[in-house]
Amino acid sequence: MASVCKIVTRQLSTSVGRQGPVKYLTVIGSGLMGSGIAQVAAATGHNVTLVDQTDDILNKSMGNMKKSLERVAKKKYADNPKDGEEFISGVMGRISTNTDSSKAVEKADLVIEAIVENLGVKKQLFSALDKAAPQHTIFTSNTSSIPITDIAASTQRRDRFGGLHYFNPVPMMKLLEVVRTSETNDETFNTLMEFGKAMGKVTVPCKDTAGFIVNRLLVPYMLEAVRLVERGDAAPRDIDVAMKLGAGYPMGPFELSDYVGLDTMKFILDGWHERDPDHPLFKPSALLNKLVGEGKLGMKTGEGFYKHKK
Ligand SMILES: CCCCCCCCCCCCCC(=O)CC(=O)SCCNC(=O)CCNC(=O)[C@H](O)C(C)(C)COP(=O)(O)OP(=O)(O)OC[C@H]1O[C@@H](n2cnc3c(N)ncnc32)[C@H](O)[C@@H]1OP(=O)(O)O
Ligand SMILES: NC(=O)C1=CN([C@@H]2O[C@H](COP(=O)(O)OP(=O)(O)OC[C@H]3O[C@@H](n4cnc5c(N)ncnc54)[C@H](O)[C@@H]3O)[C@@H](O)[C@H]2O)C=CC1
Repeated sequence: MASVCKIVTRQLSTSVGRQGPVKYLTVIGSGLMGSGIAQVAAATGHNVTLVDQTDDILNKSMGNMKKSLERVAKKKYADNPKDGEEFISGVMGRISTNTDSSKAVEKADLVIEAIVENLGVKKQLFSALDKAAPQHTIFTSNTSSIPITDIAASTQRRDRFGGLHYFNPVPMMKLLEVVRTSETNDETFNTLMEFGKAMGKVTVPCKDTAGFIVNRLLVPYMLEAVRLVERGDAAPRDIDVAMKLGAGYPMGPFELSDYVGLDTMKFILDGWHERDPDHPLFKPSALLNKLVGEGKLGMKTGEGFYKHKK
């Protein structure tokens, strides 16, 4: 059963599928998530403009997407490497880059924001985009933990604003949470559900509640893990082994933290603490703060809870 799911996941995430009403997509933020979203959107036939702050960052992201596509092509075109090369160049050819987010949304049907997990920075971005994008453009955020309603408040198009919450790594994870606020209109919500399916994802509708579905359950679990360590009750490595072998998770909570990025984890925790300061589980984590303060952000910097080969 597990292997059948694995095969279906890969087929869904990697093939060129039907294109929904979204023709031009702009993805803002080309880090872990933005590059994954851009890659899978382009692999399913969408024209993507990928935006970040500098050309250096964008070039690095294009390189990462190519490496990921090579992994996909190696399996998908195992018997015909030439077709694999064509697949890769076709997908990469549907992605263009830009460092000017306002210019990059001028033709967009849909914008997916995947920048740093900070409400102020996201609001500043959307307020500027709102003035530059056509009326019909739908805005979405891939936020892990910030209420979509709070981000949408920075625009005049709260009815054309929703959440598209993808999972890391985007080429492999088949779930997409489609978040609708009390103001998201039916047309927007239906377009987002259709777009998610056109990207090969399994879509679940979510209300705009803290953590949506997955993170509502995942954040307390991850936090209990770090509290176990802070109390000296267990070591990260032992907790990871326990959760993999005892609960069947593909990664333990500390491996997953390094994979997600400890800076992003800290943004999430700080945000939940700010919104619910009396909740003991959400109080700042001294261990997480120490690692982030030392620049140990996980796989992206080569060290977090673990050391990684860069
Ligand atoms: C403790 C600190 C407390 C902090 C408090 C704050 C808490 C906040 C927590 C909230 C975090 C929120 C983040 C979020 O919003 C939502 C998320 O995304 S949560 C993360 C969800 N993701 C997972 O849970 C991932 C779990 N891991 C896995 O599924 C697998 O390990 C993984 C698929 C990543 C890798 O598989 P594995 O077998 O381990 O390794 P391989 O390298 O062999 O890969 C297997 C297979 O997959 C292919 N592949 C992997 N990655 C890619 C890629 N990027 N592109 C293309 N292909 C890829 C690879 O080629 C292999 O294929 P084979 O055919 O098997 O060779
Ligand atoms: N890391 C993860 O596993 C997941 C993260 N998310 C969410 O996705 C978002 C992005 O997370 P990651 O990709 O992990 O972060 P990341 O740190 O890898 O990438 C963020 C990118 O945004 C760029 N950026 C920052 N401000 C910008 C601006 N104003 N304009 C253009 N680009 C800007 C940065 O240069 C960086 O390349 C966050 O909201 C996060 O909560 C959601 C699901 C999973």
